[in-house]
Amino acid sequence: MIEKKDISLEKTVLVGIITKEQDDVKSKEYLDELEFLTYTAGGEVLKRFTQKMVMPNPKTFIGTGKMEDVRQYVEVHEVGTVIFDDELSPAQERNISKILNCKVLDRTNLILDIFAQRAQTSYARTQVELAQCEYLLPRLKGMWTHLERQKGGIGMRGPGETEIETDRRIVRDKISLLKKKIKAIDKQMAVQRGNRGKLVRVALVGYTNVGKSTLMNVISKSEVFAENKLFATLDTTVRKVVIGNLPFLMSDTVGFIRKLPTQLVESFKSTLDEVREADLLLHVVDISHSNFEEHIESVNNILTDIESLGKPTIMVFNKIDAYKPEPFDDTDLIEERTSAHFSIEEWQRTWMHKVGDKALFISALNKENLDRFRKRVYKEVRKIHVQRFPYNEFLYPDVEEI
Ligand SMILES: Nc1nc2c(ncn2[C@@H]2O[C@H](COP(=O)(O)OP(=O)(O)OP(=O)(O)O)[C@@H](O)[C@H]2O)c(=O)[nH]1
Ligand SMILES: [Mg+2]
Repeated sequence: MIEKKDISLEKTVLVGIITKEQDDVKSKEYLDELEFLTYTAGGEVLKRFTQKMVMPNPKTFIGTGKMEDVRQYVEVHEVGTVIFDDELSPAQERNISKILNCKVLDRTNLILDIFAQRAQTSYARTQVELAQCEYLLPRLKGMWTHLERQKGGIGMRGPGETEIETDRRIVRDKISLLKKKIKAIDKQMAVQRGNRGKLVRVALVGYTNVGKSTLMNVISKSEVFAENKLFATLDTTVRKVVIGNLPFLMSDTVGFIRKLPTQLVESFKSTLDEVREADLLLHVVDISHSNFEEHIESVNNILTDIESLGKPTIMVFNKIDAYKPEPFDDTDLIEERTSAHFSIEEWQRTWMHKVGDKALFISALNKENLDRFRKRVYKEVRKIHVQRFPYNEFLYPDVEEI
């Protein structure tokens, strides 16, 4: 029922705004990410449009003049899709589509589309479809009020309105059907999780594309799909890992992103159960990404949403091989030294200050510092394990001995 928007090889342009809270540097970073999302969805970005404004225009998001620039560009270059970095209201989307006469997507829509493309198992597909329906429903409602106003309201039940009412009912029925389906699979999965016994459970969490699956593969010698696109992983994979005789379970799951559509967080709640039920979180960070600190914040926000922020957590800074500080000229009297100029050692000190020994710096790709990683994880898992099984503490030596 939900049409999957195939934008493969489609020419696209991006639109973002610059505001007081979102300066031009931030705006550029967000558009870089939007471009990566577009590329992941199979699109090609020809141009970016940005506009400085106090607040978005309620009718068309950007101003009339800028919109005219976009329209002309779209016409001349035969652009198929225009993608906005922020969520558009149903009315904005409608108005803009009318002006631009091409497909109009927002960030939420694009992420939903990528999830739809990438969902492999029937479980992931069901969850994505639920998110799509939840996204669609208020938009149908928007169309309804729109028509209502056009017809003058009360007592004017035209055919359009009935049609949309029917559509809404279909979508609502679909939503309850999908929810039932998910509930059934959930039960099955809860049983599976129960069968795993009381082994300590460790979950890899983090922003998308930071290297969670790559790390999972080197630690558990499994072959989870990893690639340089966003949302390579949608389903959770669980593997038994043994370090120094101590067995535990490690799970790799869907990556997070800034402004992850709430519909997706909602419908992926069961996939995220693995995180919620974990004893220890390994929060993987791509330190080579210029925006990694904001990524940490986004991840922590989502962890808060799923009531998992307070869990024992080790920060794992990955991709140290690719980290390059911005060059700093100390003879330059004007340029101020900032964290962008930090060396890895400085980052290590900074994080040691923040979280003590709960920060690790590794390269999953080059297998750098993996020994230290194993020891640190062992120590933490052991701590939880001996609390749970006090009688076999003697089985597992203290960390120094492994
Ligand atoms: N340079 C470098 N690249 C890495 C490292 N670890 C992973 N990568 C690359 O980063 C990209 C993403 O890796 P994944 O393991 O798929 O990342 P993920 O966190 O599982 O991503 P999602 O499943 O999309 O959330 C791949 O191209 C990896 O080869 C590393 O230590 N250094
Ligand atoms: Mg992955």
